[in-house]
Formats: sequence, C-alpha cells, structure tokens
Amino acid sequence: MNTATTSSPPSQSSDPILTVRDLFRQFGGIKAADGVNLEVGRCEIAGLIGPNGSGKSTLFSLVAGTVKPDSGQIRFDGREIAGMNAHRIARLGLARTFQIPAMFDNMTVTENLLAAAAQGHWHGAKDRAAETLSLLKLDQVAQNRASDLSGGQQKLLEFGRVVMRQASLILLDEVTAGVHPNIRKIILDAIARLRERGISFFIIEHDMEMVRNVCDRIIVMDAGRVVTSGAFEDIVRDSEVMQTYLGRPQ
Ligand SMILES: Nc1ncnc2c1ncn2[C@@H]1O[C@H](COP(=O)(O)OP(=O)(O)OP(=O)(O)O)[C@@H](O)[C@H]1O
Repeated sequence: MNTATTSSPPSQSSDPILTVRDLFRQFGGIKAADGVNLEVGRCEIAGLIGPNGSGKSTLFSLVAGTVKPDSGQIRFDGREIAGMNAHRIARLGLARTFQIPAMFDNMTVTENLLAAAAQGHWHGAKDRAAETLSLLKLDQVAQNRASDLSGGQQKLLEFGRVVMRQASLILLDEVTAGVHPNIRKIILDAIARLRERGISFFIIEHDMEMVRNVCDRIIVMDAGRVVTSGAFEDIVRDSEVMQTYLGRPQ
C-alpha cells in the first residue's frame, strides 16, 4: 500500500528493533500507558494514531527515556532500556525529533548540523552534513543563520539534526503538522530515503493522508492501550475503529 512516496523496506530481520511489553505509567489517577504491547520492525515505518489523550506522546517519552515507566519492558535493538536515562538511550541509537536541544539560533544551518554530530558520531560529519543539506533541500540556506530560516525550514533543520546523530530508530511526533505542502513532501521523501538506508521510524500522526502515504503499518491506541494494528486499508475499513477511536467514519 505504499505510494510513490515510499519504496519497499530493505529485507527485514525477524527481530524487531523495538518491542514494548506490558508497559504501565500513571499520572495521578490517569493511566497514560495502561499495559502497552507493540513492536516496530527493522526498517519499518510504523504509524501511531489515536484520539487526543490516548497516550501516544507518553509512549514516545517512555521509549525515549524522558518519562520513567511504573512497570513493563522496552527492548530496543536487543537491549532492555526501560527506565534507562534519555542520554544513554540516545547514544544507543534512538532519536526523538523535536525533543533534542533546540537549534542554535546564532549558528548557521551547517554549523547546527555539525553541532548535532558532535553530540554523537563525529566520524565523517562534514560529508554527512553535505548529504543532509541535500536530502532536506537546505543547500541554498546552508550558510544562513538558523534564526533567519522560515518555520518550515527550521523543522527541516531539526529533522536534519536528528539525521546527523545516525540513529537506527527515529520517533517523529507530528513532524509535518502545520508545514507547507512543499516542506511536507521533502520530509516524506527524506523518511523514505532514510528507511532505504536501514533506519526504522515510529511516527505519531493525525494527518491520515500522511499516514497512508508513508507508513507500512498503523498501530491504533486508545485510553493507554493498543487496540489494533494493521495495514492502513484494513484499519480504515474497520468502521468501528474509525468511529470509536478516530471519530471519523470512512
Ligand atoms: N506529565 C503529565 N502529568 C499529568 N498527566 C499527564 C502527563 N502527561 C500526560 N498526561 C495525561 O496522560 C494522558 C495521555 O496523554 P498523551 O499526551 O500521552 O496523549 P496523546 O495521545 O499524545 O494526546 P495528543 O494527541 O493530544 O497529543 C492524558 O490524559 C494526559 O493529560
């Protein structure tokens, strides 16, 4: 069901890059994660959808280590990471866009990319910065200060900073929300290209068109739990899921 935006994933190993088992986290009386179970395959682009307050962002924070679970397992690339601190998880190769330190306003676009590499793998950073500028069509503004970029270009730069860290799994939280269609297309094409290079993605998205265009598989959450998962067409065909969990019958 991939459109022209995405290509087929490279051959996937059967061992998922991310496995979440029986994950619980309460805030006061609110069960934000109420026994979450899911997997993201290697080189997969998995979409996470669900109504407001269903626990999507909390799940990302639990996986990225910025929120600690009450109980449960999170296995990333063969290691148990539940409760590990966020910096350690990031060093293992898991990145969450737009959660990394804000870009440096007074530095150029290129300098910002190099600074992101300095937080992780410096080897080959200059070549990777050039590749990333090209991938995200930021070549023309490479020497501009980050503060002089448009809002959409700043989103591209933040995405580029994550790419520079050479993560093997990237969590994207509504990465295209509110951006111009041209910027959106650049981001979607970049996701598809990066997946071809072996990077896995887990994407929170409200825009069903983006979900359809880019995701291999959709995971639906409601009230802190995964209620179903499957191909986009199967999910939208399930009118009960669409009405109950997304509030829009198809
Ligand atoms: N730090 C917190 N303190 C208290 N309650 C929280 C906290 N973080 C999340 N919650 C609550 O946990 C529930 C799940 O929130 P979460 O933001 O994870 O949902 P979401 O699916 O990402 O929602 P949205 O689509 O609106 O971003 C909500 O009821 C929210 O109010």
